[in-house]
Amino acid sequence: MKIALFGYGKMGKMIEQIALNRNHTIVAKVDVDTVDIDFSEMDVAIDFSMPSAAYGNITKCFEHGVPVICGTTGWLDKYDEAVALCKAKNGAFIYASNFSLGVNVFFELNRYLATMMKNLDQYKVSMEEIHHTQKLDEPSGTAITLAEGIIDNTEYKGWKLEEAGDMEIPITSKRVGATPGTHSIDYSSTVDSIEIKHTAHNREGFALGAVTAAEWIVGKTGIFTMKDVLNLE
Ligand SMILES: NC(=O)C1=CN([C@@H]2O[C@H](COP(=O)(O)OP(=O)(O)OC[C@H]3O[C@@H](n4cnc5c(N)ncnc54)[C@H](O)[C@@H]3O)[C@@H](O)[C@H]2O)C=CC1
Ligand SMILES: O=C(O)C1=N[C@H](C(=O)O)C[C@H](O)C1
Repeated sequence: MKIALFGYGKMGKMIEQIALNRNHTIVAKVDVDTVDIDFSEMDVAIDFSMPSAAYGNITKCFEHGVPVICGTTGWLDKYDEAVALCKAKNGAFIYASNFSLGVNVFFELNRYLATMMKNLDQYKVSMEEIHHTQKLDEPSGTAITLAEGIIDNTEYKGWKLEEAGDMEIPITSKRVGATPGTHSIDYSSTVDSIEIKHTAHNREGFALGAVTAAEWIVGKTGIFTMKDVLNLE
């Protein structure tokens, strides 16, 4: 498969390694100063760039009929526009706030736990995410997906960084050293607490998930999620 990388930073480089190990070819490495992009050679594009760059990269790919896997977070105010363009161009698209298998299992666990806690008013939920100090967005895209999983299955109405209102989920974002990504959800009452936690040990899981999604999407048309790719029940 001929893969184009949009964003050749920490994730772009890790994805390149995994893709080469799986016998794919990298036909383009597009970064901030790239001027000419040849879309004709690409079977699929994988975007791990920056919040301010993702939408532009994605829409250029759709204009050229290139399927897109996007892991960049912090640009989702434009997600609906990207989806509309993809549909208009009969393209293919997967956005995931987190491509790792472990986090996608954790997303399901979070939803299930939320359904069990829904009527237990003595427990208050809170969330914490910890990432490296270079991260541009907060809260993390993964934390937002986790919050949405709770909101969909409980009476919580929204989320907020730090000080949250009564029916809002408080999210604490910490930036510590080179932390690849840790997310925990806590339900506390006056007598006990229940906590679930996912810890990424490195970036390999994110990169492998993105390459797996790229392998899966080629030849398909539509808007998909990692649940489709991983066949999670
Ligand atoms: N969904 C997931 O599983 C994961 C998502 N991420 C997200 O991926 C994004 C990238 O993460 P990292 O690689 O750690 O960041 P990074 O800062 O190491 O790399 C980003 C790269 O994008 C480049 N860039 C800037 N403008 C660009 C443009 N217009 N076109 C192409 N490239 C451009 C930068 O020069 C840099 O090389 C972030 O939004 C991060 O939150 C990171 C890890 C996992
Ligand atoms: O910026 C990162 O590094 C990560 N970003 C994603 C997010 O915002 O959730 C995924 C992962 O946690 C690493």
